[in-house]
Amino acid sequence: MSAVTVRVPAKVNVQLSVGGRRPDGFHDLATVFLAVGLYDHVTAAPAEGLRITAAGRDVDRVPLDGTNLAARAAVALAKRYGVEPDVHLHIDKDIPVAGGMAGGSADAAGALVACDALWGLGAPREELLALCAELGSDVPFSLAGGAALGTGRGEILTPLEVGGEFHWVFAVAEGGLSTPEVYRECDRLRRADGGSDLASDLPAPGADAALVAALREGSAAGLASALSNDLQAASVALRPALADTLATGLAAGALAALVSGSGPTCAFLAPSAGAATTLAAAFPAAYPALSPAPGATLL
Ligand SMILES: C[C@@](CO)(OP(=O)(O)O)[C@H](O)COP(=O)(O)OP(=O)(O)OC[C@H]1O[C@@H](n2ccc(N)nc2=O)[C@H](O)[C@@H]1O
Ligand SMILES: Nc1ncnc2c1ncn2[C@@H]1O[C@H](COP(=O)(O)OP(=O)(O)O)[C@@H](O)[C@H]1O
Repeated sequence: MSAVTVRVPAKVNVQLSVGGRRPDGFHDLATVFLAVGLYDHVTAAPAEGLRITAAGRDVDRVPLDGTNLAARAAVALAKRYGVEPDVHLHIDKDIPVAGGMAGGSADAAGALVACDALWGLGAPREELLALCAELGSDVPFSLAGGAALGTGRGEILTPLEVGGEFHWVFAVAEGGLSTPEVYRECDRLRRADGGSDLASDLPAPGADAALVAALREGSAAGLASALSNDLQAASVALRPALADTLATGLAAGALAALVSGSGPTCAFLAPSAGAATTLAAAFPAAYPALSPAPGATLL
């Protein structure tokens, strides 16, 4: 079999409601994932043993050993089907690393689909989704794409209808933020406010009906007024410059601004393609992207 390439999208959480910390260390979530047209490409080619290479944006911050999420995905799939993980995985990165846009998760989902095809396994989608959930909370959505409500720790997906296209601009920061550190800062801020950070004390979060309706109607104005991210205060506390980035985008014509996931990438919803181009020009490194985007796709 010759090499196969899979294209995988980044995501933005248009709702990220964080409940309490569970005994397993994860937080209960109600999050609305939206896949955006900013892609990594994962190519799987025949090889003896497992080899990882990478090129593109932030490539010096992508691990090329067994800790790479794409490598972990290939090993997990091989183990599940009792085959050798013989593959050369090449990752072409466009999704910012540690940027809150699920780049590593995208590469894991891409590697699963690519290795499944290369090795001729014919794994059912349900099996791939179960492997995704073992690899990380965001990985099932990277496989699925489109728009979905994520519950549990984010891995339980309910697809959502999207009635139109949304124009986004993503302002990429220098350097990443660690997801566990941002969750820890969120917990610390809750305790500092005199509250609890434990799942046993906090109600389970739920989907925002107004936001789900705005997505269904394809209403950018409705979506703009409903965007929310419970991790944003923690990301801004760890990286105060993000407050200026958010203000810059609003002054440059964004309908709304929020930190993408755990950050530090900032997401701006634009009223049109032209406005997105103007907005992107307000930042040293910013990229327009459309949503929704399809999930992991074999090219
Ligand atoms: C914050 C979010 C929002 O979509 O995305 P990013 O900003 O990282 O892209 C996700 O919850 C990130 O999901 P993902 O990056 O897959 O995290 P995982 O590998 O499952 O977990 C990494 C660590 O993040 C924390 N974590 C993750 C998910 C969750 N529901 N609660 C948590 O507390 C835990 O400390 C966990 O050990
Ligand atoms: N294929 C990969 N691409 C990017 N980062 C990876 C990958 N595999 C492992 N990592 C590690 O995961 C960390 C989080 O990366 P990423 O998934 O891009 O960010 P986020 O969790 O903010 O969406 C990185 O700092 C890096 O060390």
